[in-house]
Amino acid sequence: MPTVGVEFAKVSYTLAGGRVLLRDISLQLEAGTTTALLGRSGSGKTTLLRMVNNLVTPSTGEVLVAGQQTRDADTIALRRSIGYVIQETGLFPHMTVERNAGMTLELAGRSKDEIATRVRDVMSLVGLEYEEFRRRYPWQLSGGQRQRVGLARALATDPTVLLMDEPLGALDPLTRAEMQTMLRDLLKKVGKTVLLVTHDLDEALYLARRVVFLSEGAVVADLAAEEVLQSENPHVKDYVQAVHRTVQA
Ligand SMILES: Nc1ncnc2c1ncn2[C@@H]1O[C@H](COP(=O)(O)OP(=O)(O)OP(=O)(O)O)[C@@H](O)[C@H]1O
Repeated sequence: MPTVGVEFAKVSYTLAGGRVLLRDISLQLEAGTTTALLGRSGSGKTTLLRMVNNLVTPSTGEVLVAGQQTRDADTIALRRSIGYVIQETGLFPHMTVERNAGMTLELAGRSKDEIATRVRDVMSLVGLEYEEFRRRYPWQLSGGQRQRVGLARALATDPTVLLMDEPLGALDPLTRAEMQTMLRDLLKKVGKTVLLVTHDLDEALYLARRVVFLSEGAVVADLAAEEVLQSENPHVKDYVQAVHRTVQA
């Protein structure tokens, strides 16, 4: 039996006013593999992802990370075991690349030497040359480079889980393709349990082993990546056709 890295067990989420954002979601994410979450805007992808690091608490059901219920977990320790990458990067503008990338280690009280060594390693992992970039500020970087720093920061504590919410959403197609290549190699190397929210079907198929489609807060398809393009599931077909339609004269 493969090890389960993250589990959603009958998870629902209802807002105070009664609006249901997630309905009875059960998924087991195999440790060391990448799962992509797809679905139209507002389908609940980000809400589901944020349950993993306790930014959102399920109304019913449980989320388990490495077999531990997140509800009872020490949130700080839990978040240290989970890397989190978002489209806006969340880098501190007044801090250098080195400090940004090492922030989680600094918060964990690691020594300066230890932080410098680790930051050098994770920067190299994401394709940033340490001496060239370490003293720069976020505004002195391109969007792709900023995203690399965000990824380096997420990897610095060597988390077992990596949450990525539209990490490449703000990048031009060429930079995005470069980043996808880098990410694919990196994910193969590091063996994390990854949950990736994306709107880009090709990106999902390139990076993920499994693709889960959400619609109105429910799972409507759960497929191996290689099954997606041939799927007869109407939700999946709609998505594939929307992406791959040809321009009619
Ligand atoms: N705390 C909240 N209070 C009110 N509405 C919320 C809250 N959190 C999320 N929503 C709403 O719930 C729905 C699902 O949001 P969510 O961000 O999970 O969707 P998504 O699939 O990630 O969308 P996108 O692809 O646009 O990022 C949206 O309609 C959003 O406005």
